[in-house]
Amino acid sequence: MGQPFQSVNCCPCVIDEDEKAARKVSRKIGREMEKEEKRRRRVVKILLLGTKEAGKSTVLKQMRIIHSKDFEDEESRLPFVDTIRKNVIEATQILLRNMERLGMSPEDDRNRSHNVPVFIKEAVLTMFSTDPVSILALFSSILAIWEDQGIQACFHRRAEFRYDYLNDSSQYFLNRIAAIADPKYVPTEQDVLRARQCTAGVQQYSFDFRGVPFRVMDVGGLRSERRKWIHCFEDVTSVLFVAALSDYDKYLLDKKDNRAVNLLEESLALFKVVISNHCLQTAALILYLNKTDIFADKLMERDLTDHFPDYVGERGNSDPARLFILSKYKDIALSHLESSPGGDIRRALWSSRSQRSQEERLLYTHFTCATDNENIAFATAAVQDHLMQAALKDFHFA
Ligand SMILES: Nc1nc2c(ncn2[C@@H]2O[C@H](COP(=O)(O)OP(=O)(O)OP(=O)(O)O)[C@@H](O)[C@H]2O)c(=O)[nH]1
Ligand SMILES: [Mg+2]
Repeated sequence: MGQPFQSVNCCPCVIDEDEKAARKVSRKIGREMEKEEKRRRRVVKILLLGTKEAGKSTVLKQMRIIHSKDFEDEESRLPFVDTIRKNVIEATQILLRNMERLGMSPEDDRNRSHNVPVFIKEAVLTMFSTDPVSILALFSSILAIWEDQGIQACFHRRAEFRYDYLNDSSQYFLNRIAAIADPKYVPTEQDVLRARQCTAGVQQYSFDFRGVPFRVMDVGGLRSERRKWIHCFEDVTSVLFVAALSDYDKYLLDKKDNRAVNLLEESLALFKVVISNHCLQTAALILYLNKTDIFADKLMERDLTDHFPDYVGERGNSDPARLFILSKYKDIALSHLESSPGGDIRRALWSSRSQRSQEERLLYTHFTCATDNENIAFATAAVQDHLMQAALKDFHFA
């Protein structure tokens, strides 16, 4: 008897409670959405751009080390084992190809036998990755080749390896063959930073710095990868352009007109395209002139003047040489400001955004060595600071 009566009396009350709860949830969702929208608008989105092998992904790895302590535990470094072993095999294959091309040969009779170079030249890591015994056999042949005086002589002529260059980490890994061949090999943090894998598509990494969310996007610098860049340009607050100083004596073959293109010239041309892009006119511009370590070593043996005859600074001295290269990027940035409509937008925006000097506001530059933690930690902190200053003055933050 009491049951229906109770339910009739209870019903409006239940609806009321349900409605209240629904309104509460909806208000909460609204607040969350508002918060998310605010956060989305506040995100400092950094786009890493530059030609292939300039060091973009290495800079990203450093950011992950600084902000998330990534690669601290062994587990997170193990996925790099295959990449590093592949780097060693490919470096040896490049050495053998160039040795042949330069008319050189190994000195040790065992390495001169036809079988050894062919065994290495045809090696593909996937053939070996599951079998530690055959990996050891392959790597002991590679070690014997690397220690051969003939190969060492060829390595010292690496500047002549036109278009078929060794990766910048090759020597580092070839000097660690014994450790890398060990079935229990676990890469060190430095090994991870040196590992070379070209980026395909877009890699993203997010972190918070002093309460401000940052999102970093890393793209591939290969010519064929660059057409994908446009998809990342929306909402970009800053472009971090990475250029390898040490590219001044390297060339790529432009297959369209069978022409040798200097890699530093290629980077300068790309920089011009990037800063002229209309989607990026309000973005902060940061330039990392990277690979200062390789650049300094290289200059001792190979003159900048041989590739850039307009360089008149002291030979072998990396200080005036890197300032000369920096001036080439600055000239492009300044001529863009003076001559293009996009330049007006950039000048107007950045003249009020930061306390820094006029020049730094337009193009914020650093000389970097991306494999050096301290150097990158310093540059990254300065860049974040620079972007925070700009962002706080920006109306999104008001
Ligand atoms: N010695 C030295 N090696 C560097 C430096 N920066 C990067 N490298 C090495 O150069 C190689 C290429 O670096 P990545 O970071 O993969 O280059 P990237 O710009 O991401 O190249 P893509 O993905 O092809 O566009 C890696 O083996 C790095 O370890 C540097 O400052 N000094
Ligand atoms: Mg990359």
